[in-house]
Amino acid sequence: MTIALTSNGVQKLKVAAQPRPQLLRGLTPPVLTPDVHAMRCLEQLRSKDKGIEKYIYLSMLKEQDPEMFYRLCLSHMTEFTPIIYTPTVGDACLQYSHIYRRPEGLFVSIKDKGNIKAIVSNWKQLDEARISVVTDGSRILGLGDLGVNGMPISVGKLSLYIAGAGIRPESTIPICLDLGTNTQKFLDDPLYLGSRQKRVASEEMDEFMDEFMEAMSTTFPKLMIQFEDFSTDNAFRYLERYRNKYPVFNDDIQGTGAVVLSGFLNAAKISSAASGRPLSDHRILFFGAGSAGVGVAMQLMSFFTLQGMSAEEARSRIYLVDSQGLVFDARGKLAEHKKVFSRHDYQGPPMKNILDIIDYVQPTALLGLSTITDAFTPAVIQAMSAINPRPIIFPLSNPVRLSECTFEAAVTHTGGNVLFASGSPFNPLDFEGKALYPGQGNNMYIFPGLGLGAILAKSKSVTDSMVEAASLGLAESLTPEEREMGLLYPRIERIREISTFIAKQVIRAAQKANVDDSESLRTMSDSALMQWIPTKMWNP
Ligand SMILES: NC(=O)C1=CN([C@@H]2O[C@H](COP(=O)(O)OP(=O)(O)OC[C@H]3O[C@@H](n4cnc5c(N)ncnc54)[C@H](O)[C@@H]3O)[C@@H](O)[C@H]2O)C=CC1
Ligand SMILES: CC(=O)C(=O)O
Ligand SMILES: [Mg+2]
Repeated sequence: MTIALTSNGVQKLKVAAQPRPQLLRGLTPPVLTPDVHAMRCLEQLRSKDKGIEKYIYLSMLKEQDPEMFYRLCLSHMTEFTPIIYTPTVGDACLQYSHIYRRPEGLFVSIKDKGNIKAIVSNWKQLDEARISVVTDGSRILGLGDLGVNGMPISVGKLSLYIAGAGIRPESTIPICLDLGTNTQKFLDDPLYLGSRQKRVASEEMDEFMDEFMEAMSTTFPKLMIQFEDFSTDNAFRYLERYRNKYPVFNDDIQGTGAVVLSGFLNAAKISSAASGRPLSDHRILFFGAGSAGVGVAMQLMSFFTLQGMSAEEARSRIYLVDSQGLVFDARGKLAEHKKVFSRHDYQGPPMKNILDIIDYVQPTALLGLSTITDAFTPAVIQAMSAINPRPIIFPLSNPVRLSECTFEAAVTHTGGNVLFASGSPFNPLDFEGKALYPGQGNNMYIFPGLGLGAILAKSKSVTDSMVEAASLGLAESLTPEEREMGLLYPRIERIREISTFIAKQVIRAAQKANVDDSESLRTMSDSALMQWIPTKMWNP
């Protein structure tokens, strides 16, 4: 007999098992059915107390039995994503040189400069490669410069591509570039797995990156590249340098922009219904002005202009705060990426205190991308609540211990009225007898569908319109039940359905922008495309 698992692990008796082929007799235990083994794997996972032990267990499972790993991942998304992704992947990165067991991706080192083509050609499945996540480990989540310890981020993101969008496992290449690290702790660690040197200067890095990108594109002609967790200056620089030459996008700038626009639109509908204030009257305060903060600001500005606002009107809805306080022209020299949102209309002294800034801006939405734990103090949350019947508060920094506030704090100090999304997951809460659900405003909702759409359309580049299509597709994908529950993002269990819809929207946007190379998809109706996309997905 076999035993089927329900999502909570309860067993149900099903049909009699087929006798195993004679060939395998004696090589496996006498009774080993996949369904019972799934229960065994879950039991082993759940017996571990620490997140990092669960992470190590799942890494081993993925290597030894990928089918089982992805089968369980898909049927237990809510349980698995916090382990293979944020927050636990952050611990895995911090400890990577100590928990390392075997290679899971490609390391390309500064020492390979001049010979990169040969190194990347060592990858096992040259023809299959379709998507690579590339990090240089210089800004892993909000944890800083981790050097080659950043590899688990590339691995984790690609596991979500496989689970969430059905990309074939052999089509993925996790890559960590080894360009040194400026974190002394790692340079002093005898177990550190990367080159024991400070990060290379930008000129040398540019030469390395040009050679790397050229080698990738000639070795893997069908490959799309997702840049991940590069420090902010390089994130913007390399996106601009390569986006018109290769199919690339930056997850922290564009993926985050897309996911936050989507959650903001759903939140703004609810907030506007309560305040009577139209979407065009929203004012958004960004606490944190790095790749993620400015990426989201650019996405919101682009959306506002599509709604008919002038660029200046759209820009005026956005206020940035960095470690020096409110970003404004008279403050002095500004990093390039902040300039477009620098306020022309403030001439006073530097404004550093977030409460003073809230008082001045009167924001409808407060978005945290600062890596500063608990920066949204009870007083900050109350200030947002005092000026908005339904304040939008998104503490988006990762991992969870860097979140600008907890869900509980946001609920408590707004009397349950907050419209909330965080970068890492929080548990639902019961507030005065009502169940309240936190949103997870994380780019993991966007990149699987965006990547899948770009791959299927054989897109030559990833345009802003494709990213925006992914964002609006996600915003639209909530079911009436999910809206009724007050959710801002769909339930993660529906990730394949969501990725299908996002991929369809992305394919259409690629066609409109004339960057696609798949004629047959142009003539397919939307409903035919929606049916065809799942047939292209890998299933465990
Ligand atoms: N939810 C999601 O999907 C995503 C979340 N993130 C998270 O966003 C965070 C920031 O990422 P990046 O922008 O790339 O990093 P970053 O280091 O470039 O940016 C941090 C920003 O916060 C500002 N900041 C630092 N201390 C501050 C303070 N005391 N007060 C006000 N501002 C302060 C800095 O000046 C900088 O502008 C990270 O924790 C990252 O994990 C990033 C991408 C996606
Ligand atoms: C989610 C993500 O990409 C980050 O925190 O960097
Ligand atoms: Mg990232």
